[in-house]
Amino acid sequence: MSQLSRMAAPLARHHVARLAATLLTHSQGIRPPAPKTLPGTVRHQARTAVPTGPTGIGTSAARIAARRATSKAPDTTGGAGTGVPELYCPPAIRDDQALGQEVNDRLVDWAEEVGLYAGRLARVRATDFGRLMMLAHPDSDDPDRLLAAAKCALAEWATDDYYCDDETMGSRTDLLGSHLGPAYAALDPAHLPAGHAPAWERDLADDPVRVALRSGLRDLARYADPSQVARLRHEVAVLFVGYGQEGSWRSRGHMPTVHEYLAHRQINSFLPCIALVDVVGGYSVAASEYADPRVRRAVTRAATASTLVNDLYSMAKEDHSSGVEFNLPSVIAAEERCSPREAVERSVEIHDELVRTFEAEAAALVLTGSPQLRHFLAGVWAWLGGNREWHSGSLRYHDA
Ligand SMILES: CC(C)=CCC/C(C)=C(\C)COP(=O)(O)OP(=O)(O)O
Repeated sequence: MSQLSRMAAPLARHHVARLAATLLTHSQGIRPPAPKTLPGTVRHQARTAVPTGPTGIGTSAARIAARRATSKAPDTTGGAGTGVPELYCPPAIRDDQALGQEVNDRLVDWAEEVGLYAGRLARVRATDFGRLMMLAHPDSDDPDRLLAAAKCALAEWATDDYYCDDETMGSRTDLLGSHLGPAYAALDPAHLPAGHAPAWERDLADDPVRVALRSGLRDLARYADPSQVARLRHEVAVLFVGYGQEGSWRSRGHMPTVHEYLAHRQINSFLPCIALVDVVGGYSVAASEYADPRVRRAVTRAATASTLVNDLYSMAKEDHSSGVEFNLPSVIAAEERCSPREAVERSVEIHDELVRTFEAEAAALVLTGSPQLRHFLAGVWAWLGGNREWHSGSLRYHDA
């Protein structure tokens, strides 16, 4: 019997009622916005908002006025001027700018130390991956843990930029496989016979992406148990398979079909980042529960959806690229011979379907899963909200 089915169902009636209500409103075509927290889970937030205005008896009117002045109107356009329609996606749970900036500053220092993005660090700083981590992991206010996850994310992004799709960073499709092999060995050491080890070590140290991948994983291992490290290695290996697939399309000028592309975007996705939700949160989902096919199905849907958010927000950057770029709207436009606007709308529908399905499946899983799984699925939901919020503002996708 799996761990999931062995678990007693906590507060089952209440959660089932909530799930039924969600399913009913969907089937009637009622489209409420995505809830802030995953149905059936409590909100895990590291830092309670500290009142910054007047407190004490007789000051509530002043606080309400201050809140009205600072709260943002709901964003129904996907971010000012981006042309991305409203998405079915939770809002970000917190926006602690000081924390994001601390993580970002330390991340840029680390990138300089390992030699990543030499000469382009101002751009990395402006991209603000520290903010992404702060937004996407609201249940941790530990800058060290957020930084460890940020290093892994930046190293994975750099693998994409240096080897796959940024010619200005030296990417070359014909070298992709030759680069990805040693990049993986930076995460899962190759144990060579003694006579060959020093030369291999020199090769690893010779390339900033390999140095960054190795350093990032080493730092993460301070917070992750061995099963979580193994999980990350697996997700990154899968990501690299996705990089190889994209390279193959690029080298033969192949435009994928929509279904082919969607299957690809599950593996060439943010899953390696999402997989760290419990590491950053300071708990651990058991390997057997993480690998449960029902959990995998839900989590991979979330990963694909979060990556389609990237497709939608990065379209403008990709339009200006000199190389061949793939994103869901251009794949849909090619297959369905529709206008770019229609392709965007269809992409949004696909994104929304994935998020709603994740929501329903995850809400069902929290009824029977371990407390750690519940926490994790709530964290994945929060990750989706932080990811969208970051994409809507990062200068990587909105040139200054
Ligand atoms: C951090 C991480 C796991 C990255 C994975 C791969 C990746 C770079 C993306 C999912 C983003 O896709 P894309 O190649 O389109 O990236 P940019 O739009 O160039 O940021």
